[in-house]
Amino acid sequence: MVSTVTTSLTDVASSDTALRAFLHGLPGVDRVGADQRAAMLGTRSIKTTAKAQAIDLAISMVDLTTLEGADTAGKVRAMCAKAVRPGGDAPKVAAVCVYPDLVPVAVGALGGTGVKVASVATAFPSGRSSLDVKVGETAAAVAAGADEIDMVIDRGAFLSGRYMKVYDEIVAVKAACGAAHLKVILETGELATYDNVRRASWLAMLAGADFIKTSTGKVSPAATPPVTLIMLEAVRDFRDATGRQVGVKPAGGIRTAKDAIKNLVLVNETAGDDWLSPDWFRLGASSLLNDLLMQRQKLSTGRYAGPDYFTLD
Ligand SMILES: O=C[C@H](O)COP(=O)(O)O
Repeated sequence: MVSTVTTSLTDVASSDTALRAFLHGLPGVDRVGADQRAAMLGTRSIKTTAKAQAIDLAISMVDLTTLEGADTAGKVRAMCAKAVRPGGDAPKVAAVCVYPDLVPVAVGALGGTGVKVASVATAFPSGRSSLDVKVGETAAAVAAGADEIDMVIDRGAFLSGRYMKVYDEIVAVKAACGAAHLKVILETGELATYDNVRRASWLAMLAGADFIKTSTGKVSPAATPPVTLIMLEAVRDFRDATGRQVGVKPAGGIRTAKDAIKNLVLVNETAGDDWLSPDWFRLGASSLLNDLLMQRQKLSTGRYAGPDYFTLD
């Protein structure tokens, strides 16, 4: 794979034709192989001390998320409190992820704690709006204090082969981010093929993504292991080709400590341990944290405290 993409990437996005030629020149994904490898890695078992370390690492990688129309300032403040002190001596999570209008609430609650404020922008989850609106929403969220922006790509443009439109939008949103980090959501459940997941990953990275993210959490399937595997291969190969490291964020449907640990095994076995840190790998989830905390408690005391012991996610 790597040898085929190490040719100069300088002119890859100089025209629609060049970008299409590059993306369609990437090796095709062996679907059966990807499914089997992800399934095989999912059977690895981790015990005792290593499991405790993995659970704490997973907690530190969580983007604790609420993206509901019914979200309130009170709910976001409660989530932020939990993000900073999940329970006992558990580590704090990486970030709290909210809609743009709730960024000031999260900033007020998290200032000085080290937990980042992430916000979805660009007409999340559909992405169906003008570029001006997307850029304006991004700039407003950053001005309100967001450290990280989670943008969605224009899947309609991608699926109809208008790759430069997708590329140009990412470049424009990245510029509007300023110092804030940009996570680019591919919405892999709408991309139809694994080849498209690989192409969209490269497209996002070429356009300047700091992270590539699987899903909005509003479309099924979301963060499946094979899709995460393909994206991890992409960031590995992109770093080999360019020297720039890009993070990965599976999101959507990750609910259990077992799911989280499977993801960590995928990272370790695919991209490598350079990615085993919240700087380079996140787990976007609305209801994973409680299970991580319950499994943590079970490992240290030998019994489950039960879900009522912890505050709601
Ligand atoms: O970005 C994160 C997702 O919206 C969370 O999805 P989830 O509710 O399935 O955990």
